[in-house]
Amino acid sequence: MATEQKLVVARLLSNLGVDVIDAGFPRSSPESFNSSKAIASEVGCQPVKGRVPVISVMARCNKKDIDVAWEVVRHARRPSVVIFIATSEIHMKHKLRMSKADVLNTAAEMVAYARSLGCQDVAFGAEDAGRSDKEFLYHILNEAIKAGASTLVIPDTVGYNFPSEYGNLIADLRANTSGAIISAHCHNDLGLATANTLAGAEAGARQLEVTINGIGERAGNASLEEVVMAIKCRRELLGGLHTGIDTRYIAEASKMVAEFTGLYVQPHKAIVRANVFTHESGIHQDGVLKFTGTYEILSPDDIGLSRSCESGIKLGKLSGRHGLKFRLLKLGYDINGKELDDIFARLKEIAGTKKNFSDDDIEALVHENGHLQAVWSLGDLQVMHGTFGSPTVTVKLISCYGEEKISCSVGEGPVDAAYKAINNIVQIPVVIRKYVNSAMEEGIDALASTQVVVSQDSNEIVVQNIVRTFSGSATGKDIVIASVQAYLNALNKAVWAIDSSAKMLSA
Ligand SMILES: CC(=O)SCCNC(=O)CCNC(=O)[C@H](O)C(C)(C)COP(=O)(O)OP(=O)(O)OC[C@H]1O[C@@H](n2cnc3c(N)ncnc32)[C@H](O)[C@@H]1OP(=O)(O)O
Ligand SMILES: CC(C)C(=O)C(=O)O
Repeated sequence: MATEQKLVVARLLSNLGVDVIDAGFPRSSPESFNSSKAIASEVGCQPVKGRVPVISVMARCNKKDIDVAWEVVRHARRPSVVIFIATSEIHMKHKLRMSKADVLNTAAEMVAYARSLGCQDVAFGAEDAGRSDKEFLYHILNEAIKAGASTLVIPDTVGYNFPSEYGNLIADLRANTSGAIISAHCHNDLGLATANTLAGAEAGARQLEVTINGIGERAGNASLEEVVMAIKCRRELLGGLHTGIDTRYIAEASKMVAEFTGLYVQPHKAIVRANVFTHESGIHQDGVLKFTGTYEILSPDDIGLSRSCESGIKLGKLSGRHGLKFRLLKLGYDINGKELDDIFARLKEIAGTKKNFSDDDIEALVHENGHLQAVWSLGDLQVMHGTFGSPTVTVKLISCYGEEKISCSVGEGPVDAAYKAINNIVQIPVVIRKYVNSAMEEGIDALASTQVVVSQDSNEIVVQNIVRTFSGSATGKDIVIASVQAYLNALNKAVWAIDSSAKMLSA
């Protein structure tokens, strides 16, 4: 993220009510220096609902890192520095190339050094604690406390621990240290970051280090939204623990971080994406329609999210009649019995190849089924086109009163010619706003799916003071016939809407 973006996110984190904002690693780059400083001096000095978050920055166990970190963060009202060093055999031997004794002494010395600069809130992080020898951990953590650390960061740096293992680690550290808050910091390499963080909380960690959307090195860190909502949802399992997070900002934070970082989250990401509140399977739809609690443990309002489709009922190949009937009712169609069965059968037929059923698609199903009597239906169609002359189409339309009308037109192409011929007969002043033709399968015999949206020339057709456009869709092997059917579906809706509004006006 750029500096300005980090500031915007930090402001939002403050609104969310997070206790500590990890603003960066000031020594890592001039950008990190500047952004951490800006966050410390702005967000770290501005109370939100009466409280200012702690602004924390990171430093390795060397004086230069700590000097730079303190220079940056001291501008905040509640400054903190996290000083870390690795404590596992593998890191000490291969990465730091330091003995245990050197690591221990350096850690204590550097924590004391940070305190000597005036930093009252020093956290000590035992990098790779999840793979460290416990006795060594007790030793180094107690030395860090003696040197002035008030928080102990316990990272499962490589996401190696199982929840029970990490929970036991935190419980053991609590039993063998005193005078400091234990902070859980879990990575997601095995997909266990959230579970481990919660196990840490259950075992006594009282600071939980998380990121929005779970972003972070490699497979990421534990995600704020998952940890916070799990605690909110299952407080009783955690002895009544709670966070100060105002969860209504969660969806906004998730979206913002995804956009700023370019790290977009999958539609079924827990908590924050709309699929979590969308039901496509018939049995589930039936359940939530009877009582949302059957398949939802959270409400989208809890995190400031709106559902992606009408009341979360998405129609597809797994949907059932209850879901279909619900969507039809929302559109004003009270359809039951055989008629509902017929539309349902057609839905299942099409749903094999079609993924999303919009309101327009559902209306098209209703029209196809003849629920609203089509004013015009296609009698015959003859198309002539090739390399010679203009494409010419003749159509025969049959009105709902049985009247037959034939018209012929040339056009830019066969679909254009067919539409002009239809216009000669139907004669309502529409323009085509959208025409989409797509193959629903691969191959020469693929089904063509056409969608047409029409409206009045400059202003949309206004029916009962509602500005409306009309959409029609149709599917078939022949592109021209599918296009004609889709156009007629749209025109029929427009004619039907104008007629019924005229009837209402005259009444
Ligand atoms: C543990 C975590 O996950 S913290 C998050 C990770 N964050 C970062 O790495 C911040 C971004 N990092 C950077 O910008 C750079 O790595 C810098 C500026 C910090 C350091 O860059 P360089 O000086 O070029 O060193 P480089 O990154 O290549 O190597 C790291 C050095 O720090 C040492 N080191 C690593 N951790 C620590 C520590 N906690 N305390 C002291 N020294 C450490 C390494 O042993 C290595 O030292 P060496 O050069 O003597 O072999
Ligand atoms: C140093 C700590 C906090 C860390 O980021 C890690 O080990 O993952």
